[in-house]
Amino acid sequence: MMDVSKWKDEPTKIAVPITGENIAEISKEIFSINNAIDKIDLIEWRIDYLKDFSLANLIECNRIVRQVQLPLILTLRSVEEGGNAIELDYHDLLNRSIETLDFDILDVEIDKKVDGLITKVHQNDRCVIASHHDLKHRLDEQGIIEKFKLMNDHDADIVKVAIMPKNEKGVLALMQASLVANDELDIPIVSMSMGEKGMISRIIPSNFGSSISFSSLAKSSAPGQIQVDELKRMIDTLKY
Ligand SMILES: O=C1C[C@@](O)(C(=O)O)C[C@@H](O)[C@@H]1O
Repeated sequence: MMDVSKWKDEPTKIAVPITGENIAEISKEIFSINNAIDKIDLIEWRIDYLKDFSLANLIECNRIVRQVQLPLILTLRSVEEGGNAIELDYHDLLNRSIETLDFDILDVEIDKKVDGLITKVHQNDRCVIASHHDLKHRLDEQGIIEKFKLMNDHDADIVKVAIMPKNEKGVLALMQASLVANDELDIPIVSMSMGEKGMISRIIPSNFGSSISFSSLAKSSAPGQIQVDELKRMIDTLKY
């Protein structure tokens, strides 16, 4: 199992999502990622973008994704939290993924009763990012801190909260909550405020809260992601 706890004390890591719908699209993305690999620390394979969830297709796509020599986060983002997988059984697909796919970290949505999945990921020597996406901006600063703590209590190795802010105060609340949670918890936290208003939250150094910033290369996986060259430059400038 990777030791992700040390990420807390390291500069913010840049993650690039893979959002291809099929083998051809994924192969193109892998080519682009490998060409920019010096600027990227992690990749996230968003399997909810796939059109074919057969085992054969998953395994072949996984083989191509693994041609990038970087830690891999596997994510099935549900529609409720901003993803695409509509007619899928979340638990069934993630259980099958743990059994058959090769990845380092699994994203699990904490609101989906994921204790069984978390245990299984750990039994298989992989790490867990527990996540919550507040698309309606319901959480205030205290609510965000409590969400981080709840995910920590459920034995996650990394905890992530994203909000879609209604206003600038919401962006600051997310950043303040991240700072508090980062101080109070022993594990790395990841946070972002989505959309244009929230872009500022994607360029803060890790000691201000977030250990990972999701960036875009070809296609973004969420609104407000900053292009990888630009983000790398900004994070390097702010690093201290
Ligand atoms: O959870 C996240 C964060 C994200 O939603 C973002 O806003 O950058 C992008 C997703 O791909 C990832 O799974």
